[in-house]
Parts: sequence; structure tokens; C-alpha cells
Amino acid sequence: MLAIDPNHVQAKANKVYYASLIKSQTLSKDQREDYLASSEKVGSNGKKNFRVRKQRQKNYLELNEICKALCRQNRAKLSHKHQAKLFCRYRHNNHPYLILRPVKEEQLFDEPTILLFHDVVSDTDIEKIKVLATPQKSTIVKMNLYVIVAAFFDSQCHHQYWDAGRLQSHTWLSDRVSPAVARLSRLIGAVTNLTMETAEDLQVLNYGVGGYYQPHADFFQVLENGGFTFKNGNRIATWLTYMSDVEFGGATVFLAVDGHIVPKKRSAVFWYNMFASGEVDYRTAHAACPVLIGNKWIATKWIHERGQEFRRPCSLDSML
Ligand SMILES: O=C(O)CCC(=O)C(=O)O
Ligand SMILES: [Fe+2]
Repeated sequence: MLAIDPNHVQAKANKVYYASLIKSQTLSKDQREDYLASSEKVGSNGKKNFRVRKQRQKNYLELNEICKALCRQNRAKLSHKHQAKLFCRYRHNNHPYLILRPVKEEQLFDEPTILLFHDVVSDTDIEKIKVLATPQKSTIVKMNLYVIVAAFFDSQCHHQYWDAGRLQSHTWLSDRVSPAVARLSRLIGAVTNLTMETAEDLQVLNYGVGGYYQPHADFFQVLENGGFTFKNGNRIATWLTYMSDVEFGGATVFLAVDGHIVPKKRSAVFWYNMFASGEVDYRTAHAACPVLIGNKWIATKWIHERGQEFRRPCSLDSML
């Protein structure tokens, strides 16, 4: 790409990233530890005093190994002691939309908190959303993802994927296309207490047999020397709705917490990608395991920072 367009912002960022990957892979084990420690990322606001403790970005080979092992197991491994700290509850947030029909919330993990909400969307709406997503020209992707992501968004920002591969088809749906899509957005707003005004359109993904999504984090990273100009700030949180069960395979795995979430139709996973300090949270690294039998449908809403100032106040505690 740089040969064609030497000033391409995304391609320049990719080059820096790949050079660092190559460098870290040609070092001896000790050298690599030192190198990775010294290249620890600065906070998303670019200030060194926001450096987060103990956040070492694992390299792509390490992540891939963890991912494969997690995909082979069929459930999350949590000690009884750890499990005892996690609770289920009904959530209504005193929101008129939820008071008469609170949502069932199950805490799957802490540090980072990952929540599973049950029965958040009706079968009728799921079918409507699938129909809307099907006839559109969808893209089958198995290539450098951030080039594609950059085309969708703002090419100034650096969406750093540790490995940039995925295989599925996807479509974007705005609230205006159907009440079913708008209903889901409204529910997400009510349950998370976050504004949907600055969120992205709903992304509908369909994985066939063999469809997967390699380890990545959903947030965008700041270019060391470039501006971060994503209009509505970074992806503060992710809401992932399962629109199908999967006969075998297709789990969502969280690499830092040994998380293995089996897709369950009508339920949704939610987590924050960023700390309240504005620092990105590498512990949210996740992947979609290959679908082995069946078909997997998800609908994702990426929620952005702008507009959340009074809903999720920021904090100087970098780990909050
Ligand atoms: O399909 C999944 O379980 C995960 C999808 C995902 O990580 C994404 O769309 O960013
Ligand atoms: Fe993701």
C-alpha cells in the first residue's frame, strides 16, 4: 500500500506495528521480555502518567496459543472461590422501559467485569434483523482487518488487531431501517445506562462452518505520533447479542480470564473496553472460536465515549 500511496495514514501505522512484531519475534526469550516491557503502551490520552500497571500486550503467537486452548475446552474454568464472588440479579435501573420487565443479569467474570444478559431480544425481532441483514451486499473478509475497519470509520485512528484475520460476513444496520433494530438499541441504552446517540450502527455478523474471529480487542489504539480523531471517542464498551445457538463451536473466548462463553440465542454479553480513567483495557482481548457444526449469528453494538461523561464519570484511578 505504501508503494502506491506513501502517505496513507493507516498503512504507515500498520508498518510500525508489523516492524515491532517482527522485531519482538526475532529476539531471544530474555530480550523479548525486555523489549515488550519497554514498549508498553501509553494511555489512550497519550499521557505517560496514565500508564497502566501490569498491562503487557501479549504477542500474537502467545495469544493464538491461549485462544486455541480456550476454544478446545467447552466451558469457562473458574475456581469455586472465584465463582462465589459472582452474582446474578434482575436489573431495571429504574428505567421505565425495564421496571415492568427487568433483565436477567449474570456476572460471568470480574476483572474485567463481563456480564451476560438473558432473553434480551425476541425471536421475532431476531428473525427480522436476520432478514434485513441477508439481502444486503455483505462482505466476506479474510484479510488485513484494520484496512477494512479503517475504510468504515476514520482512517486516522489505529485499530490495532494483534492478528488481523477473520472469516464471516457482516452488515451494518441503522435504527432507521426497522423498529426491531431501534428496539434493540433502546434496550441496550436502558440496560447499560449509556447513551446510544454516539454508538455505531448495529453490526450483524454471520459465521458459517469454519467461521472465526482471531484474538483482538475492540478499542482503537492511539498512534504514537499521530492524532486520535475518532469523532465520538473510542469504543468504551461492547454489547454482543447472540442471535442463534450454535450446535458445536463458535464460543466467544476472553483470553486474559480463561473465559469461554457458549452462544445462547436471545442473550447478550456486555463489557467495558476502557477503564474509567480513559485507559484502554487489554484484559478485554477476545476471539470467536471456529464454528464446527451449525451457523452463528451475532449483532454487535459498539458504544462510544462521547456523551457518557455523566453516565460513566471518569476517574483518576487508572484501574477503576
Ligand atoms: O463472534 C464473537 O463471538 C465475537 C465477535 C467480535 O469479537 C467482534 O465482532 O468484535
Ligand atoms: Fe470483538
